[in-house]
Amino acid sequence: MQRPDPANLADLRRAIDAVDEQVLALLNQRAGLAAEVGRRKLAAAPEGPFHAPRREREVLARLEAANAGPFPGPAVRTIFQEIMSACLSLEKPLRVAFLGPEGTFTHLAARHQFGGSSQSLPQGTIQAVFRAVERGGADYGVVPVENATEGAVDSTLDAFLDSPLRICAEILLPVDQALLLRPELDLGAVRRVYSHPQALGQCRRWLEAHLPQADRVEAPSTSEAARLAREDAEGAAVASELAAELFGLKVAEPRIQDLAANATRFLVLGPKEAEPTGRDRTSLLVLAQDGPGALLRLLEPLARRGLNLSRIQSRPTRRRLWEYAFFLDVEGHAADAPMAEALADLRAASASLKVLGSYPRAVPGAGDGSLG
Ligand SMILES: C=C(O[C@@H]1C=C(C(=O)O)C=C[C@H]1O)C(=O)O
Repeated sequence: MQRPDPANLADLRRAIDAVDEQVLALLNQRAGLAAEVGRRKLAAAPEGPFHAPRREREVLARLEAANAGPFPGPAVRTIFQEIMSACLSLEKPLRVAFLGPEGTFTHLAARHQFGGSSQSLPQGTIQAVFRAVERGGADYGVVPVENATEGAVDSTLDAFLDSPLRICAEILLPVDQALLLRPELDLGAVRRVYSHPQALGQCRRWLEAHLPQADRVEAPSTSEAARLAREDAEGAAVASELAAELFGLKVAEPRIQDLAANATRFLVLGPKEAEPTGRDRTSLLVLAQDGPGALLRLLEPLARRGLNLSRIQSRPTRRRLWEYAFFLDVEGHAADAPMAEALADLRAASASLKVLGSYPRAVPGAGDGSLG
């Protein structure tokens, strides 16, 4: 290819077109190879699994490390996750259940983890996400577990009390609320702002400053709010930018939450536990024995081995009056020696202990909840 003249815009764009054609040809070459891998997997085991999370993690890590720029580092991960999701869809699309409807932040987390070519199975409740994976209707499930401003999502913790599912990854995503409008509308014409009460709460100051004339209208989810705004000639919604895309709205103002660093942690439910990576987290569900010092006896085996407890949450078991389950998050993998010893002690000191899963710790911002 001839070197483009940097002073000539048409020349530069012609050069970009030529590069795009090469990228496309290479993508198709890659897709052909992935389809061949798929045929081999099918011959070896018709039921699968086709998804190879560990291989995907290795591909992403290798390419991120190899990137010399100027292409932005985080985009390498996003784009190659999409490429692998699309290649896998030629073998067998992953079925991913999540707390829906489409366009919610949990949908965004699912897309981040599995790419846009996975099959979306939006569910109405957190319980339904668990059931979809338990019954084999979905390969993975994604549920929110805690929000930086609003705290724990109790229904997710409660669902673990009656479920055999394991946690195989976590996703930490910044939650940026946007003000969405019908394309022809401007802020001055808005009379109603729809959203989930939690999202309205997260943007209270911005809404008071910029939309003092509009009523706040509560909706069951941010995506449902976007649908309502689409149907209201004087309506707006507080929701994700993905919801704008899905419901044909424009982003009138991005990032309107009062706390800039708003974030939510999501869990990926799946059939198989992740292998140790050296930067893992283990989630435990413990029933304490009744009596004085019971909680202390649960924490002591962890403290003695210098294992960092990153979270503790208690919930009523709903089996016996005043019986509580403790959810503990501890840094480390259940297969690491200190953790394995601590778990043996914990088992002896508690009425029951369930390891909900060991999985790679997400990197804040990167949302790297890679499956092992
Ligand atoms: C091609 C494969 O199947 C899937 C697609 C991958 C890819 O596109 O690189 C990687 C892992 C699998 O989820 C494979 O297992 O190598």
